[in-house]
Formats: sequence, structure tokens, C-alpha cells
Amino acid sequence: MSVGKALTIAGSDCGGGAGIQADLKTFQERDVYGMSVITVLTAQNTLGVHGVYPQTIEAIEAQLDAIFQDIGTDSVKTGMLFSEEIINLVAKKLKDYEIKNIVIDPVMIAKGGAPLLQKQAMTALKMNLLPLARVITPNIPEACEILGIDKIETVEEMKEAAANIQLLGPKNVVLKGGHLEGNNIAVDILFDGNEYYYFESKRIDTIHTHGTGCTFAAAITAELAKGNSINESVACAKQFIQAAIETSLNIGKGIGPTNHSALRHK
Ligand SMILES: Nc1ncnc2c1ncn2[C@@H]1O[C@H](COP(=O)(O)OP(=O)(O)O)[C@@H](O)[C@H]1O
Ligand SMILES: Cc1ncc(COP(=O)(O)OP(=O)(O)O)c(N)n1
Repeated sequence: MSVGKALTIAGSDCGGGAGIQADLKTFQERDVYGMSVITVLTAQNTLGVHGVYPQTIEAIEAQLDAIFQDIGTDSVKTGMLFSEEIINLVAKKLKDYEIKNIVIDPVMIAKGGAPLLQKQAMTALKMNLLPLARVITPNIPEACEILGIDKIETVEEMKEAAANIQLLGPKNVVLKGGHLEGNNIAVDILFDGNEYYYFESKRIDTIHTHGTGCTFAAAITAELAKGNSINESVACAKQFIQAAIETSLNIGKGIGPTNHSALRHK
């Protein structure tokens, strides 16, 4: 039996809501074969990030080589890469192995405020990784950091930001609107260099949104692994994240995770 294969290159969230764990759960739910390269271990739970432990470059390189030299993949998602050194290694390996269908989730700051990308790594992210992307999925604060701007407050400003990020090299930009204030619609905008596409859903009133960004990008990655178009993949991911937030889990003492198996029970 043949199956779509998807790889996540990201940090581990031992609490299971974000990072590698969210990605693998999503891959499984979307019926693709999931693989992982762990860049960083985090000690994390619903209350926040309590420790960040980067893996050695040798360990990350060995994981990448093990997968690319044997199994291969139909798509790749990058998440928490943390340092310039890790970004440059990942970019080099993706180029050397001619990997296509790269989804970059430019993870920078956790919901609780913990930094997940070192400040000095921003240039490497923009110069070396972004141009490899088939799609990049920033949230609003991440889009502001990438562009060096203070704020994005309207859908018009989201459109302008998506177009400016696309100029940095990724083929497609999905600018996520979860952080757009004063809006009862959660709108994400896809810009493919020519057209804008809008993906809208009712904003759900919940604090339990830990891992939404990882889960959304992982769902896009899974759909691309099955050979779907960018538009189809984003539409599926939007439906997936909506259901996952609608039934998000009130576990732990803080911001609970989304429910990755929500669609299975519908
Ligand atoms: N309260 C919410 N209700 C419905 N969808 C949401 C909500 N918050 C975020 N989303 C959706 O979840 C996905 C992740 O969005 P966002 O919160 O912007 O990113 P991140 O988790 O990276 O901060 C997007 O598709 C966004 O529209
Ligand atoms: C290990 C790890 N990677 C990424 C994140 C950020 O995940 P995100 O989906 O943006 O969710 P929040 O942290 O914002 O809830 C993370 N926390 N940990």
C-alpha cells in the first residue's frame, strides 16, 4: 500500500499540545505517514515554556540524513528552529536533498510569551529558509517581525503584509488572522503572488488555543503530501483547526490544547 509521507522538523512540546507532538497527531488524523526531526526539547505545559534544550547540530543532521537517505518525504513542515545554526543546517539539507513542498511555520514566540527563536536568527530565517518555501504560515506578530513593522490591524493591512512577505521568496503566503483584534471572524489570507484567497470561520470564544499554529500548518503539510493544491490544502486545514478549537481540551491549569481528533467524531 502506498501512502503520503510528511516530515516535521520542529521542537518537542512534552505537554503534547504544540510542536512535534501536535504535528504527528495531525499527520495521523489526516491519513499520512508522519516522521519527525527534533531540533529542540522544550519542557512545556499549559502554563508555559519552562525550559529550552537545543539538540546538537550532529544529532539534527543525523536525523535528517536518516530520513532523506532512506524513506524520503512528500512534504516537510518546519516549526521551532530556535537558532541561526539550526536554520542554516536545515536550509542546506532541504536544498541538498532537493526537497519540495516545504511549509514554513516561522515560530517565534509561544502564547505565554517565551521566545522560541533567537533574535539573531531572524536574518538566516529570512535569507536562507523563506526562499525555499512553497508556503509560509506566519501569524500577525510573526509577520510584523519578518517585515520589521509595528502592527497589522485590518484585513487590508494583512493583504499588504502577505504581499510583502511573498517578495522575500516563498511561493505562497498564508497570513493567519487569529490575532486580529475586534473581529468575530477568524480570517486567514492566502496570497500566491497574483491573487488573494480568503478562508473565514466563526471566531470561537475559548482560551484553549495552545498549538493552533502548529496544528494548522501540519494539516496543510499533510494535504500537500497527498498531492492536493495549496488552495485545497489550506481549506482542509481551516476546517480541521476550526473543529479542533471548537472542541479544544480543558486540561492542565492554563491554556489547553486543541482537539486533534475532533473531525473523527463528527
Ligand atoms: N478563536 C479562534 N476561533 C477560530 N479560529 C481561530 C481562533 N484563533 C485562531 N484561529 C485560527 O487558528 C489558526 C492559527 O491562527 P493564529 O492564532 O493566528 O496562529 P498562531 O497559533 O500561530 O498564533 C488560524 O487558522 C486562525 O484563523
Ligand atoms: C515546541 C513548540 N513549537 C512551537 C510552539 C508554538 O506553537 P503555536 O502553535 O504557535 O502555539 P502556542 O505556543 O502559541 O500556543 C510551541 N509552543 N512549542
